[in-house]
Amino acid sequence: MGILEKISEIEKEIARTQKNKATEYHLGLLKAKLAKYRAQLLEPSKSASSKGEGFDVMKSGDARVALIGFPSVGKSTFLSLMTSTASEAASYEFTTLTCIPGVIEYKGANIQLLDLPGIIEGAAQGKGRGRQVIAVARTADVVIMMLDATKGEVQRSLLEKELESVGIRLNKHKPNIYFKPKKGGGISFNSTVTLTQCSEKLVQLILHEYKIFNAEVLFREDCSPDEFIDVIVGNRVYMPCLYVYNKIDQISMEEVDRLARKPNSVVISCGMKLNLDYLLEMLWEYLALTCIYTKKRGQRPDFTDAIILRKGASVEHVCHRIHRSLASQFKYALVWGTSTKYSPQRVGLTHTMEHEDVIQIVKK
Ligand SMILES: Nc1nc2c(ncn2[C@@H]2O[C@H](COP(=O)(O)OP(=O)(O)OP(=O)(O)O)[C@@H](O)[C@H]2O)c(=O)[nH]1
Ligand SMILES: [K+]
Ligand SMILES: [Mg+2]
Repeated sequence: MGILEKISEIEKEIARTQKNKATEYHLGLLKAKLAKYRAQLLEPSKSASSKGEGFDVMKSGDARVALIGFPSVGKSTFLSLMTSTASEAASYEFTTLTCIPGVIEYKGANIQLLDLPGIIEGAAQGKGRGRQVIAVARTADVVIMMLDATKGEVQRSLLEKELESVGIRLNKHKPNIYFKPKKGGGISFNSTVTLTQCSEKLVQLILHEYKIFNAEVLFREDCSPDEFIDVIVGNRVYMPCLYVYNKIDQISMEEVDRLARKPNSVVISCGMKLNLDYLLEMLWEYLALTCIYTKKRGQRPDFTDAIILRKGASVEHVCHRIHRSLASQFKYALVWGTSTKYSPQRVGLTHTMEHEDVIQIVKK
């Protein structure tokens, strides 16, 4: 039996197995097997696609956003609207055949937006340019999944499945499980919370399926067997995803309203330029970037040139951006903005900066 057949056999078995306490172990085992075969499926061709005509586009700017979607949902139209790059748009499918980068300038940040070929069901197994498209998606900070508002929900779940199958986890955080393979000592299992989806026995079964007989496992969260498998396999990408429903000029107000209320979703019309500003705001939020302005002593802050950092960045990160050796000469900093109680406030290297703070660094 080929791997594809094995996979479909297991998927069928999972589908026809009722989910209850008695089948818990069986299902967990099936899922572990499934993940293993999928990984095998990816390995050989992964190297082939990186050798071939990949979409090696240079990372540039402060963040990268990939446009993923079925053909003709309006990805290229969107890129041409939001950036100064023109990407050919047409009413036939697979107009775009390669990766086309553009830049969105927003709040002082340069956000690289990547237009990509449309992908279809089976993309992860190499249909069309699917594999290359998905490889690019993995490198992004945020994925925009563009959907045609006139088409059903099936496109969304198909694409989610494609991305899932190559280890991309959308709008999920990394499972809070400590896992460390060991040389000996068997499997030590602990949890700090009550587990409702996994048990010590199931965890052992799954580990044995991966030929792991010695390891330390600590659940700090009530994770599912799938999440545990993700931790063992590793190499997963946890990525924010915005679902963007385009072409709302073609549907009823009721339908627009229904789509707009879905989680992580934004409705737009590229054709009529509707709601694009809101989409940018949401994108900015999902990117979670922080802009910091610097100020020299006795001078006004320089609002023309922001330092763009990830959310949660500290004063030390700011120092590194200004000059490599600045942190070692650092005495203290004065910060104005929402991260401090008073403005200015004297802070140290570990202080966490917030968006649009102003900082003045005082050297030793
Ligand atoms: N009615 C309507 N049509 C749109 C809208 N946005 C894009 N289109 C049309 O949809 C068609 C496909 O647009 P593209 O931008 O080529 O779509 P794409 O997703 O890049 O397609 P591929 O590159 O083939 O995957 C074109 O005819 C666009 O004019 C919209 O908001 N409303
Ligand atoms: K098209
Ligand atoms: Mg296109």
